[in-house]
Amino acid sequence: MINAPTIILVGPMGAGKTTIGRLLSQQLDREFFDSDRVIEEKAGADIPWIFEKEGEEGFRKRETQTLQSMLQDDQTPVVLATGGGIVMKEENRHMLKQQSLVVYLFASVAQQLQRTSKSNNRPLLKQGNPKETLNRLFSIRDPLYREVASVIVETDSRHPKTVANKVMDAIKKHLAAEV
Ligand SMILES: Nc1ncnc2c1ncn2[C@@H]1O[C@H](COP(=O)(O)OP(=O)(O)O)[C@@H](O)[C@H]1O
Ligand SMILES: O=C(O)C1=C[C@@H](OP(=O)(O)O)[C@@H](O)[C@H](O)C1
Ligand SMILES: [Mg+2]
Repeated sequence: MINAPTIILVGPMGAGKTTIGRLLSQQLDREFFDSDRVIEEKAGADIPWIFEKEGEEGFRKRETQTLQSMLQDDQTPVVLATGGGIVMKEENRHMLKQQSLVVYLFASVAQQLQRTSKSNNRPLLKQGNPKETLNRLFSIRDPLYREVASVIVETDSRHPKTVANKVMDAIKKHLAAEV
């Protein structure tokens, strides 16, 4: 067991935020939330529908509202997987840095591409060439993930359980260094 605040996973599409977040929550006996799923439940619609009807801007508004509600002071610590674009808005980055332990799940573009190749619910990958999109997003977002991250964990060619164990080790090391 570890005495840590809400653990938030950030990183690109296909890094494993949703998958690893669920494993971590089981290991830590904490509730797991995925901001994309919370958004969809609240909207009563899936992400492609939100992008189509409200545009990316509408989705980002919902994303910030969801982050705000998940990080309210009185929340018991949970595990929260975010969507890949959570770091785009400065107000989101400010919230992430304020009160939580942020884990950047790093994945190469090649690995992102491989893991999202069968995906149908990522609208940004339906616009143009997915590899070009992921490369463009990586160059914009990698520095932003690093800006908010408490720890960075490599995910390429690692089994999900191995990644979860590496995340736990990195969190323990980070907390020990803070003492
Ligand atoms: N470490 C891993 N090794 C192999 N497949 C993975 C790994 N992490 C995630 N995946 C797979 O990649 C896809 C995307 O994972 P997901 O958790 O949805 O990523 P994200 O939430 O970061 O977009 C899923 O099919 C998932 O099963
Ligand atoms: O990178 C992004 O901008 C997005 C990533 C998605 O989440 P995952 O990172 O879990 O795929 C989802 O929030 C939406 O499609 C936008
Ligand atoms: Mg996800």
